[in-house]
Amino acid sequence: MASVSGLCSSFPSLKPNNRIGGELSPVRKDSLAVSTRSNSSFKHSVARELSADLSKTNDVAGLKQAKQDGLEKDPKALWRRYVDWLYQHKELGLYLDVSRIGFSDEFVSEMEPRFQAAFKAMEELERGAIANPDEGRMVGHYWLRNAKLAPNPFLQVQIDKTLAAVCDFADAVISGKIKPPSPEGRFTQILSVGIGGSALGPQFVAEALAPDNPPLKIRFIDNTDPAGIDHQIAQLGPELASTLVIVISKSGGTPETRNGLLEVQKAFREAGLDFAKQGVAITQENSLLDNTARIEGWVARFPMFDWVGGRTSEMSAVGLLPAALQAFDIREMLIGASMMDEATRSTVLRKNPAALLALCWYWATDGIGSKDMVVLPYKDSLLLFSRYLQQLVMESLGKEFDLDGNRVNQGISVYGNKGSTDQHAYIQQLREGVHNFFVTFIEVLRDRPPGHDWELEPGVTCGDYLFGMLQGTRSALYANDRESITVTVQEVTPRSVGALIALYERAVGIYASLVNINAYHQPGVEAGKKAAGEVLALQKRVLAVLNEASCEDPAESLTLQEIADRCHAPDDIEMIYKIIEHMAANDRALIAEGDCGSPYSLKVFLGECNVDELYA
Ligand SMILES: O=P(O)(O)OC[C@H]1O[C@](O)(CO)[C@@H](O)[C@@H]1O
Repeated sequence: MASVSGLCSSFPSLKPNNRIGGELSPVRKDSLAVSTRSNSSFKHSVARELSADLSKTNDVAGLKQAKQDGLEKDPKALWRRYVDWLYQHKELGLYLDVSRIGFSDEFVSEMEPRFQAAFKAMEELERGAIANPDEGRMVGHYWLRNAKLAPNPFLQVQIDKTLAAVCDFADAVISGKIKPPSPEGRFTQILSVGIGGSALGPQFVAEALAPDNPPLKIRFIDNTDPAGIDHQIAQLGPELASTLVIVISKSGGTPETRNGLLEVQKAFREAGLDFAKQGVAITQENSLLDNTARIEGWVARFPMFDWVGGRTSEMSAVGLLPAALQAFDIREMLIGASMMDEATRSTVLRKNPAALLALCWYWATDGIGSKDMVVLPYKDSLLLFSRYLQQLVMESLGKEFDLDGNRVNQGISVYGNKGSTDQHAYIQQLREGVHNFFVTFIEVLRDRPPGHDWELEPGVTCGDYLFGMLQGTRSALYANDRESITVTVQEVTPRSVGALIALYERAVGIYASLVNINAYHQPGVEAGKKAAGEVLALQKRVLAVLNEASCEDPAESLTLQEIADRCHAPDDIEMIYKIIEHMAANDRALIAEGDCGSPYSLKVFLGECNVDELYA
């Protein structure tokens, strides 16, 4: 079976960093408007060349203007463009408007072969190709909503069995059949412990779909911040006894999640509760977490599959179990996602909303992430969509190398909160300040459930204001050459939420193919994790050195330089200073005399010898 890499690599001349030989030198600023519409890679290289050229003459704004001059301003032509490009998914009640992105027909034609290659790559991926070559893994999140698509019967059974187990377990918990040992008799709270893809999906969906009175309320520990963890546990108070703790980690070894678990287990011990009777694990079979849960006899364990990445795991047990426990209709979520999957398999660009998004992203960011994606949902319940997308897009697309090993430093930055709240925060800069972004508006047509609306002034409801703010901001931005996409859904329902997730998952996959990168690994994250491990190892050495000094002479204090030398880490003196500053601030068994503002004045000692540690 052809790999994604193999398919993409047949388009070397279209990589962003490539330059079409001989075409650059004659191009001048006044010809840019035409050039940008005729060839994408040409556009990048021309843009770079002209950027360098223009900055010499302090006329960078001229270059930007040249691109924006192409935005259609005539209202009639703009309306025609709107209608012409409007995508509608009738059954899902979802619309996609790309008319406020300035791509031309020529640009679309130029991109067409690359889209066809991307569609083919997606097809291969769905058929079970090793689409994550670095990790030698299949990428199968699309099978989760339609198990029949999984490449073999074993996987199909795994998916169906897990879904059935999730539903049964959630029903049993909600009905009180599975209950905590406490006298309350049923679980009332969920405490979800996980980070990144093992938190962001469940957080987004919980916020999006939360009814006013869910059968179980959910809260999250998604960090190793002790104060944050204490706060969550304190908020639970006596309800800890009726809290179902779901520990989610695909790898089963993520330090933040492990720490969260250990802290929660300590809280259970202190409250005289048996954690195992209230703990659930979602993780890969035989991971550290899985083995711990099995050996300790936790209430339940659910599998996380090797072929589902953390950031695309919302439709696996990771997202489905918390959602089902809150009584969200997870089958509807799956249907929404599956319908969107079907639509985004189209190989006709205009009929494929994910491809249209990828096209807009490519145009707006020059295929090199030159602009940020600002996500603005005009609906409070979708507040966390931008945070969710931040991981999905940035962890997938933010890559140093492409599939052919060229250094490309790809990515698209994503941020945003919600409209119209952001109108009073940063829209000022979007409208008038540095032009380094494009906007995605998320519009929800239904303001309130039927029968609840009222006019707060004649003919106008509160929701009309929200609508007006969205439309006004979209128009005002466009009038100042700021491009935008608008995604419209009828309502925020399990189905539309599933569809939105699927839409963006596929858009990221297609875009990754367009720019020839592996969207399904995250090698960059490892560097920070490794460095954090080294800091903690250094901290242990610092403590050992101080302990040794104390054992020799309890009154002996050491300078930072002496500690660094004795740790055989003279180059790490700054880190040693930070370690001591942090430990001193937390009343740890270490005394730092002097002024932390003047590192050379510091004298550090333990004051007490720990003989056991000395010979450890
Ligand atoms: O589910 P895990 O294995 O705990 O990983 C959590 C997150 O950490 C990352 O691996 C990044 O460190 C994400 O990709 C992932 O979603």
